[in-house]
Amino acid sequence: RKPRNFPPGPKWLPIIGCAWELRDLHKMKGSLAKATQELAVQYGPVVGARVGRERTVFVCELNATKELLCKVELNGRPDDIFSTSRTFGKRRGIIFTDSEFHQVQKRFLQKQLKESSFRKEVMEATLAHTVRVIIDDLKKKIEGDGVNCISSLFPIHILNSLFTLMTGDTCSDQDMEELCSAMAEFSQNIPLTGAMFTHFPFLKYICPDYCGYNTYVNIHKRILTFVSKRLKFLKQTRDSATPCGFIHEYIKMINCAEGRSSFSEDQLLAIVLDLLIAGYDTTCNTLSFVFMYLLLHPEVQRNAQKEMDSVIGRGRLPSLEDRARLPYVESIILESLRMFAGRGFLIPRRAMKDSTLNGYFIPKGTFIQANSGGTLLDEGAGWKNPKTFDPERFMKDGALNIPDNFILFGLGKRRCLGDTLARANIFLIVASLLHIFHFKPAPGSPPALEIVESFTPSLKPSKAFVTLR
Ligand code: HEM
Repeated sequence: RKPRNFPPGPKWLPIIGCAWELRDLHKMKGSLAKATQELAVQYGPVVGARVGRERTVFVCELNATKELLCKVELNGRPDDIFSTSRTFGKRRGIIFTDSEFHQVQKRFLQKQLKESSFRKEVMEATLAHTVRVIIDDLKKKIEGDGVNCISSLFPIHILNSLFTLMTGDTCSDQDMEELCSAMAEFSQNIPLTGAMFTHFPFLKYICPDYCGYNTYVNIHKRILTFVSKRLKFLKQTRDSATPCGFIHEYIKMINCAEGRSSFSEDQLLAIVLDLLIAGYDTTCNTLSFVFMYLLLHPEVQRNAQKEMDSVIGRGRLPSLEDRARLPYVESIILESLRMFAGRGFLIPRRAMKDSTLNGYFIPKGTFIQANSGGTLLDEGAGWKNPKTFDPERFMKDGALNIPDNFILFGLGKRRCLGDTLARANIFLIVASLLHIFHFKPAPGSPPALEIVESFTPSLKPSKAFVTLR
């Protein structure tokens, strides 16, 4: 039964709740993000629904999203088949755990990453190397007719640098291709908002292929097996004098009395899985959005190149030190991030206690999905012409100006822990490629922004004609 003062929304039918109506709206609108925005127009910014047996609330507005992100009792993650079947039948990792366990693990990880992989010189050296590899690769690729698929330029290189930064390990090209193919399969097949078997768990016994259960479990198994093999190799070949990301420190915790209660080998594997999942898809898709918008807006590309020519000249590649002096390049990245992230959802939440949101009652256990369109692509959140790509919105008097309402990496205890890395990586790749190459629409393939629902929003593959400047 619908609890009193639960947020308004579509009618609940026995057993399925609103699943049917949501499915139809999803099909009609082309994405769950658009479907829930449509519901918000009808019922208000906080929509109450039931999908299968789960009470679900969709949040589609800035202030309600801020309230959600900052309320500790709404900080939980779903505790269901979606969060357990990926990691050994238990909730493990960072993304899908909560409470004290999550806090201890996240605090440890953040401290260790800060002291190893996220140290300025370590991050800068790894990212600069990645940029050089991408440039060499692209130079080779344009030797023929110059036409290249934009979204295929980055995945293996992003994954390689992420893997090296997180584990201190380097893999052969062949190994990295194996991991990359598993990650690509993950991105295309796993929706962040849950699959059919999440809402109707019994389907895993009746039609495990059709309901997405087998794919979900098998892709996670592939990635975890890969990570497990690499960690075994690292343990055998590295001594403690040669640091490898945060992993040595984590293994020390597993073996000491203090860490025994929550540090374990399974948890270490799940953390690496989470860092790869969270970092790979977001970074690759943002880069695809950046270059798609640059194809659609050649004047923006020219302005960025002009800024770099005048600030750093043509004699060297941009570095992270140049970031502060290249506000226009930064504004292109922020605007593309807004356009990318605004098309999807935050990671699902669960109410850990009875609570309230936007004045409505949210019972313990309710599943909460925040539609980022409400914070990043909505006039109500202060964005003028929100669907128009306009980097200048982040500029004021020739300097970068980031509005307070730009909540890109979340807030509070569940805030993203890879924001510094993500922004540095994207900046260095975009600035360096624009400094060396021109990107134009490929003859006969006009650029079109066609968004595909995947783990995070992605674009339909599109071609660019790339030449050296
Ligand atoms: C374009 C790049 C990225 C964007 C837009 C982004 C955005 C976000 C957001 C909005 C959240 C918070 C979700 C919530 O409130 O529930 C989050 C969480 C997280 N992010 Fe990122 N992220 C990016 C890149 C990265 C990278 C590169 C890493 C790691 C290498 C990373 C690791 C994580 C992790 C582990 C969490 C879960 C935190 C938790 O549950 O406590 N992210 N990210």
